[in-house]
Amino acid sequence: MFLISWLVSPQVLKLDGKHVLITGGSSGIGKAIAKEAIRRGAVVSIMARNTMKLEDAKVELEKVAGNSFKPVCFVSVDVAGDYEVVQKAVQQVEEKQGPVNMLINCAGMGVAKTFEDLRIEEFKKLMNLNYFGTVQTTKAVISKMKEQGGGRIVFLSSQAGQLGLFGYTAYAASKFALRGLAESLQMEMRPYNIYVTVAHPPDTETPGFEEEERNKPEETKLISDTSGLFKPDTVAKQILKDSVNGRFCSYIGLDGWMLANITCGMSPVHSMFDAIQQVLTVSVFRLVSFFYLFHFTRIVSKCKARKDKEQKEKML
Ligand SMILES: NC(=O)C1=CN([C@@H]2O[C@H](COP(=O)(O)OP(=O)(O)OC[C@H]3O[C@@H](n4cnc5c(N)ncnc54)[C@H](OP(=O)(O)O)[C@@H]3O)[C@@H](O)[C@H]2O)C=CC1
Ligand SMILES: CCCCCCCCCCCCCCCC(=O)[C@@H](N)CO
Repeated sequence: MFLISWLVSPQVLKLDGKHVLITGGSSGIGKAIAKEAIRRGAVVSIMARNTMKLEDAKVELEKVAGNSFKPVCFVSVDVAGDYEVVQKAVQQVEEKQGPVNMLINCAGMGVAKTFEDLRIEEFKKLMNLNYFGTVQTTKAVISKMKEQGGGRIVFLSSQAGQLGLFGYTAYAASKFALRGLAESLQMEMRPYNIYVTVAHPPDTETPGFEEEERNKPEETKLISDTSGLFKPDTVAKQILKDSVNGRFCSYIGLDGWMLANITCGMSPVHSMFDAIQQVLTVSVFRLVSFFYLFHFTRIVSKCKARKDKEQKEKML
């Protein structure tokens, strides 16, 4: 029975009238989450750098609400920039829309290149945006959230934050970092009724993904194809649902489900059902993973053989 008290089963957070702040809310997954939050009656604020994109998103989002019109507030800010500026941006939206009840850290980017092709600046840029950008915005909202008696925080990781793969040396590291942050922060925040969710989406059809695809290594494309390409709306709905339910891990699809179980580690458990499922599936999925790893190794060696052949032909 005492085991039950370890389970994380918070009350479902009703979004109606709540203030949801979304970084990266002007595009892709962030914008889709903003729409879904508005449909659920939330008051939404968005943050990103480009003012024009923010203005366009505001117009688009305000149409979603229909008759129950709620103004969408936006601030242009670089979440990876100066911490004081991020703090001021948060203050600005809180003055207009009230304290943040839910923070979704969506501002981020992916770069897929081999370790040798990646420049040191790119490693730093990804860590700065994907990891430190999340740390800064979260730090700027958390004290007020505590005072409010609770809330929700989402970190946008990736399936590449659960396993490392070809082309993602810089990206995967920045997404894995969020998991350590999330587990520690969750342990600190649980007594304050604040629940952290780490979302691990697969490839999702967004402007950011299109950009990333441009010079993505063939290997990365073929390996990522395994878990498919999802629509931002589907991903957004899942993330929001898991966050209001206070789930630690948010995933989508069959591969997502297997990855969530095999990488559960010592993360918080949401229900007895989840606990039993993890205990029973970890070893089975480890076995399954060998087939995936074999498949990935073959992709990499086939691509290398093809490149070697092309190289030889060029020499002739
Ligand atoms: N699409 C995919 O396949 C997947 C994406 N993810 C993750 O989901 C998140 C969202 O991705 P996606 O929707 O594809 O990305 P998009 O590129 O479509 O959108 C990114 C958003 O973040 C904002 N942003 C970028 N840099 C900064 C910054 N320094 N400060 C403030 N805002 C910033 C952008 O606006 P602006 O440029 O104007 O600042 C934009 O609003 C990322 O963290 C990504 O790693 C995870 C798994 C899969
Ligand atoms: C039991 C074992 C199950 C194993 C399943 C393995 C599936 C691997 C697929 C990895 C796909 C990674 C997509 C990253 C998307 C992303 O973050 C970027 N597009 C961001 O821009």
